[in-house]
Amino acid sequence: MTFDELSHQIFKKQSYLCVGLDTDPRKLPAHLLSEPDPVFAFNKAIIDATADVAVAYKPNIAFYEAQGPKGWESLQKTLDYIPADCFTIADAKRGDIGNTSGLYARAFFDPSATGLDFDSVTVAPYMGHDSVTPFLDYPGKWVILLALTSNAGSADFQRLPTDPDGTNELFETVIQTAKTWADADRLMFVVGATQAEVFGRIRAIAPEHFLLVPGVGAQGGSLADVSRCGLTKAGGLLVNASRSILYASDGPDFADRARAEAQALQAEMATYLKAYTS
Ligand SMILES: O=C(O)c1cc(=O)[nH]c(=O)n1[C@@H]1O[C@H](COP(=O)(O)O)[C@@H](O)[C@H]1O
Repeated sequence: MTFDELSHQIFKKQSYLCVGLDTDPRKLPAHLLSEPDPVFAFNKAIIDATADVAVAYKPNIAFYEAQGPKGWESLQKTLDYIPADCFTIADAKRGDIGNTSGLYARAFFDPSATGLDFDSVTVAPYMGHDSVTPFLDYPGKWVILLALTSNAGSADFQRLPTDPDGTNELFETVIQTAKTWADADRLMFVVGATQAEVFGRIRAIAPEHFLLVPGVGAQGGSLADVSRCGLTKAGGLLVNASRSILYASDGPDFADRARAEAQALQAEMATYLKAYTS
């Protein structure tokens, strides 16, 4: 999906919601456990319940890898089920020396190799340009680079000063440098919703790039704050919620409750799109 197509979907659906498919087999509603593939049955119901109010889906690969081969099968079926008008993110947080990154890229971007054909993959910047550019060798595919993450440990390295007067921090250097590797039509940055106070600094460096923003819902980030400081004329945000949607209920009504959570976020997003982009 291109930058313009993603932007179009955001304004059409009045939503920049990304539903995180962090599907934990231990948390599935009991009535799904007799299904041949309970994880896929759950994801299918979640997608059916949210596809009109979400513009993106982000399966977190850890949840699938941790189940061995059957997890990869559930992932494949889930990806195939996601409607074509939704952007897809393999949240794998990859990155290694060039030839290895090339194989990570093939795993998520080359359907003739693995069957998987994601729009994008999350990548860690720590190993530098030659660990990231192999993902960009796939035309039309996106890199979503970790910049300032939502967790407490983000302060350990990402907030270290990178200049003598301490005004620039490592996450800012990451964004400044990575911008020279790809344009805003192939590169997004991850910025946690718990970091709303630095969105202004990020928008000063990357005024047009999309930001993937996890951390609303279970991690307590403010949708109001990130929207005020992060929205652009093209939308420019994908705000992810996983647990607060997926596990709103563990009963037979789980999909209805997931829809209610997603709809509430979308309704709020519609008001911010009106306020900050028109
Ligand atoms: O790259 C990510 O998606 C990510 C980056 C980050 O800084 N923080 C973060 O929580 N995430 C992911 O976003 C999702 C958040 O899930 P919930 O806290 O349940 O909404 C998980 O899949 C995390 O792995």
